[in-house]
Amino acid sequence: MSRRYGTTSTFVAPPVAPPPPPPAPVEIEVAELIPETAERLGGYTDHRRSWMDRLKTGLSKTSSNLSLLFVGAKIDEYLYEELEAALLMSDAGMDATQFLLDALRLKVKQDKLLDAAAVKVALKGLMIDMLRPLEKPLELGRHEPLVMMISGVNGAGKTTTIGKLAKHMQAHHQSVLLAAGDTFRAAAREQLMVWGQRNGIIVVSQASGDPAAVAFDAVQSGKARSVDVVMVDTAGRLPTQLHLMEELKKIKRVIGKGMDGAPHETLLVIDGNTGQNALTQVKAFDDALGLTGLVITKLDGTAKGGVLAAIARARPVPVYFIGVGEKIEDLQPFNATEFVEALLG
Ligand SMILES: Nc1nc2c(ncn2[C@@H]2O[C@H](COP(=O)(O)OP(=O)(O)OP(=O)(O)O)[C@@H](O)[C@H]2O)c(=O)[nH]1
Repeated sequence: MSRRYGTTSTFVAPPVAPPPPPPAPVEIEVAELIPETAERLGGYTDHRRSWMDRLKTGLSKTSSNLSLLFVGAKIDEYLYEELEAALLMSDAGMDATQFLLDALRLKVKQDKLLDAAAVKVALKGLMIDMLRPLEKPLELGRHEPLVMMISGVNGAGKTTTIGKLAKHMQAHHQSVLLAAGDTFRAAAREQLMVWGQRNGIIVVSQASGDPAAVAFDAVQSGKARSVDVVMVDTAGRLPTQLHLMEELKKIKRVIGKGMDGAPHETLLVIDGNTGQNALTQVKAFDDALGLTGLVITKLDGTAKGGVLAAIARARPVPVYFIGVGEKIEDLQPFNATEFVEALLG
């Protein structure tokens, strides 16, 4: 039976059985893939409320420019100019900015809005409408296993995102197998393996590395072991490195040889700090791979959170998850209303 992963109702995990005893200590000393937190161990009580708090805090660099505009403002040309500047500074891009301003002017006129607070509410509504097409829950249980391929530029947060997703999925009673397809960086492979050992997650890896072979093995192993989800990590690469983009296409093709119709999800992880460049990445990876979803990380460190509006206008690939920090609970399904609420308050 298929389960929607990402809706408020299903994301709140039911109480889970205590985790199995930790495996024997390992020799290699590597950084934790994701930090453990007392909050995680304490369960998901008040989950959405605490997520809203973290989202607001995380987006504060983007939101401060936008929300302060409306404080005691008059509705005049100056307000529209300031709003235009703030949206452009948030990396919403020319097209989305112009679209929002035109729609807002029209609404202010039609609804005869007279005070700044009402204009802010109108802007919120327009932004939610703009971002809602990006909202899509990740559906688990559609295939056995559900095979997900994860790509992105170097340092975007792929490996840590895979770790966080794996933990969330375990909390939803999904068994997970990971493919350490970042054969370029030995440390990335080791990090994933040690982390897998600690968390009772099988990691398929090869010392000498053809990433397509690792992905193929992982799919075979996932099928043989009847796991629910296989996630294939890949090495970071720039869209301009054409040979590496070809390698990515090959990995995808080979996964398809391992299982008909796989990968069922082809995700791009984007660092929110990259702003407008994120749009270039989405277009390039989408053209190469046919993306089914995005994960946008590090929105906490940036004033460029408006890039989601640019993506919504130019290449609306669904945003499955957004990240506002390094902890497991800092990565959550994207919800347009929550996002705009956190942005405009
Ligand atoms: N502040 C913040 N840091 C994050 C977030 N997501 C990931 N990071 C950090 O970003 C850094 C890079 O993450 P990785 O997962 O190693 O990135 P990667 O894409 O696998 O990197 P490569 O293997 O070099 O391509 C790590 O220090 C993560 O903890 C986030 O949402 N917020």
